[in-house]
Amino acid sequence: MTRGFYIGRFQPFHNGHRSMVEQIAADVDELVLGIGSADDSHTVRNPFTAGERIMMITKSLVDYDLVTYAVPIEDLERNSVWVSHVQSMSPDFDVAYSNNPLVIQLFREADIDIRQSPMFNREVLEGSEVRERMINDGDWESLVPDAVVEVVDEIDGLERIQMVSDSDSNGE
Ligand SMILES: Nc1ncnc2c1ncn2[C@@H]1O[C@H](COP(=O)(O)OP(=O)(O)OP(=O)(O)O)[C@@H](O)[C@H]1O
Ligand SMILES: NC(=O)c1ccc[n+]([C@@H]2O[C@H](COP(=O)(O)O)[C@@H](O)[C@H]2O)c1
Repeated sequence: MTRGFYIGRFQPFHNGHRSMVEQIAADVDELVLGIGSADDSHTVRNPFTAGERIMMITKSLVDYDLVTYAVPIEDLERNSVWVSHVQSMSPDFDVAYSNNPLVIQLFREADIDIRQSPMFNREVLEGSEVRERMINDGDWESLVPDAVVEVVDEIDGLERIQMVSDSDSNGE
């Protein structure tokens, strides 16, 4: 039995993340999705809470033939102990997945098997592009799983991100 660990902020969970999960699913029996920056929300970069991101991920992956666990991981001031912090919060895992250079470096230094994946349609499948479209009433729905559209609707997420974006541009 192999268990993987995939870390990201998932603000929001989009079709690039979903493609990465599909690719990882070929390698592992179970997958932990680490919800990074779990302590942050209500900002333009991190509009959604850890709980809201758990809903997005759980509902998006419900039909997959893969056991998944979504685990919130708060940020720490000290990069040097971050991997131990991750391990203390997550079910044990055999292999980690990320395309983030700092994350890759930290896992490598801890002698943990860390794998990257190709970027899928990165011109548009990027969290910042999805958030930009949410703020400007663009077509963000086509970039995320249907379940994410439903969660954003349930939590009035568009109103939230537009409000925090306005506060940001007013220097509040
Ligand atoms: N289109 C994609 N294809 C493959 N991997 C992706 C894609 N988008 C993001 N990832 C990877 O998923 C992980 C989590 O990404 P993250 O939650 O930061 O999303 P992001 O799209 O990079 O968002 P942001 O623009 O908010 O930084 C990272 O390792 C990132 O490189
Ligand atoms: N010192 C730390 O707290 C630390 C170090 C490396 C990565 N992280 C987190 O891991 C996550 C990585 O995800 P992204 O690839 O989406 O950036 C982010 O939430 C980032 O803040 C935290």
